[in-house]
Amino acid sequence: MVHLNLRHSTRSIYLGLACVSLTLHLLLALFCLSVLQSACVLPTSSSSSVPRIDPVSHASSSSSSAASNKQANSRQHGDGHKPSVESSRSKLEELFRHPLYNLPRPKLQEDDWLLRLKTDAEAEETEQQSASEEEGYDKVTWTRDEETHPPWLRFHLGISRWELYDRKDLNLAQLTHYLATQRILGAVQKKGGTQLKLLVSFPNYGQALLKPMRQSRDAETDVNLFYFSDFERHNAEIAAFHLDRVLGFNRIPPVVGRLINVTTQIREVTTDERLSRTFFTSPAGNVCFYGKCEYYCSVEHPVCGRPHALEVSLATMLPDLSLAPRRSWRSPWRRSYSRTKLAHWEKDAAYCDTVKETPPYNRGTRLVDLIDMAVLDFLMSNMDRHHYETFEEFGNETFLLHLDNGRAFGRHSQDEPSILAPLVQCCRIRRSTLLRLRLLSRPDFRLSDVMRESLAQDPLSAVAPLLSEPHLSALDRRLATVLAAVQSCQDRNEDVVYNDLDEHDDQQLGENP
Ligand SMILES: Nc1ncnc2c1ncn2[C@@H]1O[C@H](COP(=O)(O)OP(=O)(O)OP(=O)(O)O)[C@@H](O)[C@H]1O
Ligand SMILES: [Mn+2]
Repeated sequence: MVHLNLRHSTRSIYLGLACVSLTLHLLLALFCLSVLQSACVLPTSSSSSVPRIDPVSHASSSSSSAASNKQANSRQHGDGHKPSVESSRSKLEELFRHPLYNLPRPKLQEDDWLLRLKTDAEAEETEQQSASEEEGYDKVTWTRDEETHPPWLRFHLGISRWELYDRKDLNLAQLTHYLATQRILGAVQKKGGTQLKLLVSFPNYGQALLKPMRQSRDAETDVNLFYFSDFERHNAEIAAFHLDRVLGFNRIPPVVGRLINVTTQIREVTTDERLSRTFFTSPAGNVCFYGKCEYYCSVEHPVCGRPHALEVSLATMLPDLSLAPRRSWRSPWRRSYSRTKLAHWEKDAAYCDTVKETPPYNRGTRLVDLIDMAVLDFLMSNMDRHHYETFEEFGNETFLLHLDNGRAFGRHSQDEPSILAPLVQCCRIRRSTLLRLRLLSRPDFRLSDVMRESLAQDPLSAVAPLLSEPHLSALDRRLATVLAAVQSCQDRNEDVVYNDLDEHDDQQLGENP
């Protein structure tokens, strides 16, 4: 009996051991699988210097961008939850596939391009003049063949009367990659404007406007600071470019983030004496500088590396003013820039009636263009749009450049209704804009989700998300406000929607009539 019992218990021990070993093997297999998977995926995202602003139509790259987007989604939602199948699908790619983002473009005539290539005869003439080589710069071997052009030149040659770039142009990804990785040959202070910014140069003659990180990503602008005293933010410049693209405007020059070395990539390469003189080592041992400008260029407001590493935004430079002059327009809804005075539009509810009759707002699309800009600015809470620019070449029939967005995304806990004044006072909006805004308010294309995904393509998102979650949710909240403002206009007025899409019916655009 004892013997039998003993045999019985030995068998149970064996059985137990077998179970334990099976479980351990299963766990080991699961662990191996997850390690293998991350080993396959991680390098894609950690090659962080490669920005992926892949146009969705590019079949070969879209799969890799989908992979990185998925990863970005799970990384940024990194609060312990596993992303659901739903949220791991690329909403951004779906958005850009939507008919509203693929409207047939008017056929461009020769005078709808900002620049044109010289004829062979003209080119020969200048070739002799530009034969001299500058130190550090590549030898110029560009011909009329597009293949030979550097990305920044292709960007310049792609500027048209109606937009700064074509979102589907494969050159965009190359351009941002170029800005994020090319050797920095020189850096000088850029004149114009009030805060410190640098003009950096690359070996094949490309240039970018650099704005440095000055405060932590999550810092909210002090409520007691006037908007005109606010610091500029490098991540605002980056996020504004993404937001403008997500809205389908394409009116901001491509901006990319980059982690640079203040010492080797600014201090050692600058030929700018005035800038050079402002470098110092802080008590914490970080390399800092402050430059010379009207605001915040003092030893009390230094830009500092850690000890050398500094986050910056790099905006593609527009063609030189000598090639493509621009006109600067004072915004009719400009703020007073005084601590006590109100601007005209703040005191007169019928202000828009006057603007509507004043050239150039009395013709064409200028007024609805301005309202597009107000929508963009309200979403990112940019109060600093005192001026806007257009290319002189195109006269009044052209898009508005949305330059200088450094003061956007300052506060997420508060909205600024006055930025929407042009929309609220004029009760007018482009139909294509309205339909896109409605699309972005739907859960399957939610603005905060597509923005999170779009920003994850920027190299600096590897350091930290470019917009914190509160800033992303503020976008959804503000979008609802814009749509409510349009609705309230429609309740009171007939002629709210400016139909820029008349040949398309609602169904084609995925709209429920
Ligand atoms: N990508 C660009 N390419 C070429 N020129 C640019 C670009 N971005 C800005 N600029 C020019 O540089 C000027 C100064 O830039 P920006 O407005 O960003 O600086 P700022 O210090 O913020 O100016 P402000 O204090 O007037 O707001 C602009 O008025 C514009 O004409
Ligand atoms: Mn500014």
